[in-house]
Amino acid sequence: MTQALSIDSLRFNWPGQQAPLLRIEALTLTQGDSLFVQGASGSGKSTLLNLMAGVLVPQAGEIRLLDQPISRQRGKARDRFRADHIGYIFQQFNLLPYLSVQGNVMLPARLSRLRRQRALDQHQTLESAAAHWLSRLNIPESLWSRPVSALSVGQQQRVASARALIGSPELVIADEPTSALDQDNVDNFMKVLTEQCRSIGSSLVFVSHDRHLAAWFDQHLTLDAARNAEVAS
Ligand SMILES: Nc1ncnc2c1ncn2[C@@H]1O[C@H](COP(=O)(O)OP(=O)(O)OP(=O)(O)O)[C@@H](O)[C@H]1O
Repeated sequence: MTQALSIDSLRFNWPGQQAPLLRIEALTLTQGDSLFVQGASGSGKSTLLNLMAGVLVPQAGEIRLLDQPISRQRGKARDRFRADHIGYIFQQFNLLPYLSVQGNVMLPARLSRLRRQRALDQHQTLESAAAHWLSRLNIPESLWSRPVSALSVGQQQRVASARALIGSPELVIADEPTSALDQDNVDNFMKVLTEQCRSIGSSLVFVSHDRHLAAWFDQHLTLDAARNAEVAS
Protein backbone atom coordinates (compact mmCIF):
# COMPACT_ATOMS: atom_id res chain seq x y z
CA MET A 1 0.00 0.00 0.00
CA THR A 2 1.23 3.53 -0.80
CA GLN A 3 2.57 5.48 2.13
CA ALA A 4 1.41 9.09 2.10
CA LEU A 5 4.39 10.00 4.25
CA SER A 6 7.38 8.26 5.73
CA ILE A 7 10.20 9.64 7.85
CA ASP A 8 13.43 7.76 8.53
CA SER A 9 16.20 8.85 10.94
CA LEU A 10 15.39 12.55 10.54
CA ARG A 11 17.66 15.15 12.13
CA PHE A 12 17.18 18.88 11.70
CA ASN A 13 18.71 21.87 13.41
CA TRP A 14 18.72 25.53 12.53
CA PRO A 15 22.15 27.19 12.14
CA GLY A 16 23.73 27.80 15.55
CA GLN A 17 21.64 25.19 17.39
CA GLN A 18 23.82 22.66 19.24
CA ALA A 19 21.37 19.75 19.50
CA PRO A 20 18.89 18.85 16.74
CA LEU A 21 15.55 20.63 17.10
CA LEU A 22 13.93 17.58 15.49
CA ARG A 23 14.94 13.95 15.87
CA ILE A 24 12.40 11.47 14.48
CA GLU A 25 13.56 7.88 14.06
CA ALA A 26 10.61 6.44 12.15
CA LEU A 27 7.13 7.49 11.17
CA THR A 28 4.82 6.19 8.46
CA LEU A 29 1.39 7.39 7.45
CA THR A 30 -0.68 5.16 5.17
CA GLN A 31 -2.50 6.92 2.33
CA GLY A 32 -5.85 8.16 3.63
CA ASP A 33 -4.84 8.16 7.31
CA SER A 34 -4.48 11.32 9.37
CA LEU A 35 -1.71 12.55 11.67
CA PHE A 36 -1.97 15.03 14.53
CA VAL A 37 1.25 16.85 15.42
CA GLN A 38 1.25 18.58 18.78
CA GLY A 39 3.84 20.36 20.88
CA ALA A 40 4.52 23.54 22.79
CA SER A 41 5.43 26.81 21.12
CA GLY A 42 8.95 26.50 19.74
CA SER A 43 8.97 22.69 19.70
CA GLY A 44 9.41 22.64 15.92
CA LYS A 45 5.92 22.01 14.54
CA SER A 46 6.12 24.54 11.69
CA THR A 47 9.70 23.46 10.97
CA LEU A 48 8.51 19.86 10.57
CA LEU A 49 5.72 20.89 8.18
CA ASN A 50 8.25 22.80 6.10
CA LEU A 51 10.44 19.69 5.98
CA MET A 52 7.44 17.57 4.91
CA ALA A 53 6.60 20.06 2.17
CA GLY A 54 10.21 20.12 0.96
CA VAL A 55 10.66 23.80 1.80
CA LEU A 56 13.47 22.86 4.22
CA VAL A 57 16.04 20.07 3.79
CA PRO A 58 17.15 17.93 6.77
CA GLN A 59 20.81 17.56 7.77
CA ALA A 60 20.31 13.79 8.00
CA GLY A 61 17.64 11.20 7.26
CA GLU A 62 14.93 11.04 4.67
CA ILE A 63 11.35 12.19 4.18
CA ARG A 64 9.30 10.44 1.51
CA LEU A 65 5.94 11.64 0.19
CA LEU A 66 3.99 9.11 -1.89
CA ASP A 67 7.13 7.00 -1.92
CA GLN A 68 9.16 9.86 -3.46
CA PRO A 69 12.15 11.27 -1.53
CA ILE A 70 11.05 14.92 -1.30
CA SER A 71 14.00 15.64 1.00
CA ARG A 72 16.38 14.76 -1.86
CA GLN A 73 14.53 16.44 -4.74
CA ARG A 74 15.86 19.79 -5.89
CA GLY A 75 14.55 23.02 -7.38
CA LYS A 76 11.75 22.92 -9.91
CA ALA A 77 11.05 19.19 -9.54
CA ARG A 78 10.40 19.67 -5.83
CA ASP A 79 8.22 22.76 -6.43
CA ARG A 80 6.16 20.87 -9.01
CA PHE A 81 5.80 17.84 -6.75
CA ARG A 82 4.58 20.07 -3.91
CA ALA A 83 2.06 21.90 -6.13
CA ASP A 84 0.75 18.61 -7.56
CA HIS A 85 0.39 16.60 -4.37
CA ILE A 86 0.08 18.88 -1.34
CA GLY A 87 -2.80 21.15 -0.34
CA TYR A 88 -1.54 23.56 2.33
CA ILE A 89 -3.72 25.41 4.85
CA PHE A 90 -1.68 28.19 6.44
CA GLN A 91 -2.17 29.54 9.95
CA GLN A 92 -2.89 33.03 8.57
CA PHE A 93 -4.74 31.53 5.55
CA ASN A 94 -2.53 33.38 2.95
CA LEU A 95 -5.57 34.15 0.77
CA LEU A 96 -4.90 36.65 -2.02
CA PRO A 97 -6.83 39.86 -1.24
CA TYR A 98 -7.10 40.96 -4.90
CA LEU A 99 -8.82 37.71 -5.95
CA SER A 100 -12.43 36.76 -5.30
CA VAL A 101 -13.33 33.86 -3.03
CA GLN A 102 -13.77 31.60 -6.07
CA GLY A 103 -10.54 32.91 -7.65
CA ASN A 104 -8.60 31.98 -4.53
CA VAL A 105 -10.01 28.45 -4.53
CA MET A 106 -9.15 27.92 -8.23
CA LEU A 107 -5.53 29.05 -7.76
CA PRO A 108 -3.86 25.65 -7.06
CA ALA A 109 -5.54 24.22 -10.17
CA ARG A 110 -3.99 27.05 -12.19
CA LEU A 111 -0.53 26.36 -10.72
CA SER A 112 -0.55 22.56 -11.12
CA ARG A 113 -1.41 20.80 -14.37
CA LEU A 114 -2.19 17.58 -12.48
CA ARG A 115 -4.61 19.22 -10.05
CA ARG A 116 -6.23 21.15 -12.92
CA GLN A 117 -6.78 17.92 -14.83
CA ARG A 118 -8.23 16.14 -11.81
CA ALA A 119 -10.57 19.08 -11.11
CA LEU A 120 -11.69 19.14 -14.78
CA ASP A 121 -12.19 15.37 -14.87
CA GLN A 122 -14.52 15.61 -11.89
CA HIS A 123 -16.28 18.95 -12.53
CA GLN A 124 -15.79 19.99 -16.22
CA THR A 125 -14.73 23.58 -15.38
CA LEU A 126 -12.52 25.08 -12.69
CA GLU A 127 -15.41 27.36 -11.70
CA SER A 128 -17.64 24.39 -10.96
CA ALA A 129 -14.80 22.61 -9.13
CA ALA A 130 -14.39 25.68 -6.91
CA ALA A 131 -18.17 25.85 -6.47
CA HIS A 132 -18.20 22.21 -5.40
CA TRP A 133 -15.61 22.75 -2.67
CA LEU A 134 -17.08 26.05 -1.49
CA SER A 135 -20.47 24.32 -1.10
CA ARG A 136 -18.86 21.40 0.75
CA LEU A 137 -17.18 23.89 3.11
CA ASN A 138 -20.52 25.68 3.71
CA ILE A 139 -19.65 29.01 2.05
CA PRO A 140 -22.90 30.60 0.75
CA GLU A 141 -22.99 31.21 -3.00
CA SER A 142 -23.71 34.93 -2.40
CA LEU A 143 -20.08 35.24 -1.20
CA TRP A 144 -18.28 33.43 -4.02
CA SER A 145 -17.61 36.54 -6.15
CA ARG A 146 -16.83 38.78 -3.16
CA PRO A 147 -13.25 39.73 -2.19
CA VAL A 148 -11.96 37.44 0.59
CA SER A 149 -11.56 40.47 2.86
CA ALA A 150 -15.39 40.69 3.03
CA LEU A 151 -15.54 37.33 4.85
CA SER A 152 -15.39 36.49 8.55
CA VAL A 153 -12.30 34.74 9.95
CA GLY A 154 -14.15 31.41 10.11
CA GLN A 155 -15.34 31.79 6.51
CA GLN A 156 -11.81 32.66 5.34
CA GLN A 157 -10.53 29.54 7.07
CA ARG A 158 -13.04 27.41 5.17
CA VAL A 159 -12.11 29.12 1.87
CA ALA A 160 -8.46 28.28 2.61
CA SER A 161 -9.55 24.67 3.13
CA ALA A 162 -11.50 24.60 -0.15
CA ARG A 163 -8.36 25.88 -1.86
CA ALA A 164 -6.31 23.07 -0.29
CA LEU A 165 -8.80 20.41 -1.44
CA ILE A 166 -9.36 21.43 -5.09
CA GLY A 167 -7.79 18.95 -7.49
CA SER A 168 -7.77 16.27 -4.74
CA PRO A 169 -4.14 16.38 -3.57
CA GLU A 170 -2.99 13.18 -1.82
CA LEU A 171 -1.78 15.11 1.23
CA VAL A 172 -3.40 18.06 3.01
CA ILE A 173 -1.15 19.89 5.48
CA ALA A 174 -2.74 22.27 7.98
CA ASP A 175 -0.66 24.53 10.24
CA GLU A 176 -2.65 25.55 13.34
CA PRO A 177 -5.76 26.30 11.26
CA THR A 178 -8.08 26.56 14.27
CA SER A 179 -6.13 29.10 16.31
CA ALA A 180 -8.36 32.01 15.23
CA LEU A 181 -11.69 30.17 15.69
CA ASP A 182 -14.02 30.00 18.71
CA GLN A 183 -14.90 26.58 20.15
CA ASP A 184 -18.15 26.03 18.19
CA ASN A 185 -16.39 26.94 14.96
CA VAL A 186 -13.45 24.67 15.84
CA ASP A 187 -15.77 21.64 16.15
CA ASN A 188 -17.60 22.45 12.90
CA PHE A 189 -14.34 23.06 11.08
CA MET A 190 -12.75 19.81 12.29
CA LYS A 191 -15.81 17.82 11.25
CA VAL A 192 -15.96 19.35 7.77
CA LEU A 193 -12.22 19.16 7.11
CA THR A 194 -11.77 15.54 8.24
CA GLU A 195 -14.91 14.41 6.36
CA GLN A 196 -13.84 16.09 3.14
CA CYS A 197 -10.30 14.72 3.28
CA ARG A 198 -11.78 11.26 3.79
CA SER A 199 -14.16 11.76 0.84
CA ILE A 200 -11.23 12.10 -1.59
CA GLY A 201 -8.86 9.68 0.19
CA SER A 202 -6.41 12.46 1.16
CA SER A 203 -4.13 12.10 4.12
CA LEU A 204 -4.28 14.98 6.58
CA VAL A 205 -1.31 16.22 8.61
CA PHE A 206 -2.58 18.72 11.13
CA VAL A 207 -0.55 20.80 13.59
CA SER A 208 -1.93 22.29 16.76
CA HIS A 209 -0.89 23.05 20.31
CA ASP A 210 -4.47 22.14 21.36
CA ARG A 211 -4.25 18.47 22.38
CA HIS A 212 -8.04 18.24 22.69
CA LEU A 213 -8.12 17.97 18.91
CA ALA A 214 -6.12 14.71 18.94
CA ALA A 215 -9.30 12.58 19.01
CA TRP A 216 -10.04 13.52 15.39
CA PHE A 217 -6.88 11.75 14.11
CA ASP A 218 -5.59 8.22 13.45
CA GLN A 219 -2.00 8.87 14.56
CA HIS A 220 -0.36 11.31 16.97
CA LEU A 221 3.12 12.77 17.11
CA THR A 222 4.25 14.82 20.08
CA LEU A 223 7.19 17.20 19.65
CA ASP A 224 9.17 18.10 22.70
CA ALA A 225 12.05 20.49 22.06
CA ALA A 226 13.84 19.32 25.22
CA ARG A 227 13.73 15.62 24.33
CA ASN A 228 13.29 15.94 20.54
CA ALA A 229 10.35 14.20 18.89
CA GLU A 230 8.48 11.15 20.06
CA VAL A 231 5.77 9.11 18.45
CA ALA A 232 3.01 9.02 21.06
CA SER A 233 0.70 6.51 19.34
N1 LIG B 1 14.07 30.72 10.19
C1 LIG B 1 14.61 30.31 11.35
N2 LIG B 1 15.90 30.52 11.61
C2 LIG B 1 16.48 30.11 12.77
N3 LIG B 1 15.80 29.46 13.75
C3 LIG B 1 14.49 29.23 13.55
C4 LIG B 1 13.83 29.64 12.35
N4 LIG B 1 12.53 29.28 12.42
C5 LIG B 1 12.39 28.67 13.62
N5 LIG B 1 13.56 28.64 14.29
C6 LIG B 1 13.82 28.03 15.60
O1 LIG B 1 13.17 26.76 15.66
C7 LIG B 1 12.38 26.67 16.84
C8 LIG B 1 11.07 26.01 16.44
O2 LIG B 1 10.31 26.91 15.65
P1 LIG B 1 8.92 26.48 14.99
O3 LIG B 1 8.32 27.71 14.38
O4 LIG B 1 9.12 25.30 14.13
O5 LIG B 1 8.10 26.03 16.30
P2 LIG B 1 6.54 25.81 16.50
O6 LIG B 1 6.41 24.60 17.36
O7 LIG B 1 5.84 25.80 15.19
O8 LIG B 1 6.15 27.10 17.34
P3 LIG B 1 4.75 27.91 17.42
O9 LIG B 1 3.76 26.96 18.05
O10 LIG B 1 5.09 29.06 18.31
O11 LIG B 1 4.38 28.32 16.01
C9 LIG B 1 12.18 28.09 17.36
O12 LIG B 1 12.32 28.12 18.76
C10 LIG B 1 13.30 28.87 16.74
O13 LIG B 1 14.34 28.99 17.70
